[in-house]
Amino acid sequence: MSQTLIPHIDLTPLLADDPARDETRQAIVDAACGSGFMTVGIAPSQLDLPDDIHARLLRFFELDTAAKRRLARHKFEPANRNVYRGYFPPQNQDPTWKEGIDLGPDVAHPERADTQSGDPLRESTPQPTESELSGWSADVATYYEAMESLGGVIAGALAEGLGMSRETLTRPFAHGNSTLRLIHYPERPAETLAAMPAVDGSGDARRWMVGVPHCDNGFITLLWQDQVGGLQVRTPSGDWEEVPPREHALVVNFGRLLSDWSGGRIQATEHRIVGGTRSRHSIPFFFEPAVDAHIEAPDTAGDGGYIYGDRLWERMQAFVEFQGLERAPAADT
Ligand SMILES: O=C(O)CCC(=O)C(=O)O
Ligand SMILES: [Fe+2]
Repeated sequence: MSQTLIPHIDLTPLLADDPARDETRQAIVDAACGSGFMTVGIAPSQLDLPDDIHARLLRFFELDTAAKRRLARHKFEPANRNVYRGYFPPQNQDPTWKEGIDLGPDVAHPERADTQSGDPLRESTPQPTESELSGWSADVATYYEAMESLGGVIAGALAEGLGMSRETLTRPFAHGNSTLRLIHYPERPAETLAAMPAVDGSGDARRWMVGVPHCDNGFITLLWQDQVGGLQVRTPSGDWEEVPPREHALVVNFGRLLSDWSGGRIQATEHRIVGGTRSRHSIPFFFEPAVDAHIEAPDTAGDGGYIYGDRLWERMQAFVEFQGLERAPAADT
């Protein structure tokens, strides 16, 4: 299968406001409206981040089980109050096999945590203490802010490329409620693999499903993956094409709410993760509007639009990790 379905685009002209920026913007729009997936070339230093920033964030997985459990969501640790943010352990539930932590905007903007409304979408993020992981919270804050600003650049480029003002698409992200997720797909026990069909490769190169096929829900996903590989994208013919790991690059794809917003022009493309025999890490950043942002799709002006958090919550119920959660009515802000 040709790799051209997932183009690689150097972001430098866009960030530097170089004359080639129009071409870069068009390439982003073409990819968004084509396969819905691209890799973008961007070095951490271009976002004022240290080169080893991803390794620093992944120190989270060095915490012992008890420390991670203290940060676990209510579903996994009933004594804890947090339901939307926090740690999720591997669940030996066929076929997903991953652990991770979901970090909200308060990690970079403490004032965005809202403990009054009881709305899980706005709850504060449980974090390890400074003595458990020294310097980690500061790295998380720096990375979160860098991804927010990159998300803004890409959203602005998409808006302009689709013929609308930058503000149409960037305004809902002021006071946004993005999620930074750190993921570890551990090696899966051999006896579990023996009991499951491999979905890719043959012989020693066989790989199993570790992340089920899905479309992202929200707006724009900015994903770092390590060099192990295993992220695959559904092609129009129904095959799976691998997104090759690259140094100094992020994978960019789009969620269903942005696809709807664009009247179906931007594609929310299905993807899955295969592996099982090698530990793998990835760091998606789900760039999302404010919980109370009023989203008005450009082509349907006048139909009233919707409140982002309400629509997100509805859509989240399709994801097994969020089923059965109650959402107290949000304060009317
Ligand atoms: O691990 C990956 O490469 C992708 C993860 C993903 O698709 C997701 O968390 O939505
Ligand atoms: Fe995804």
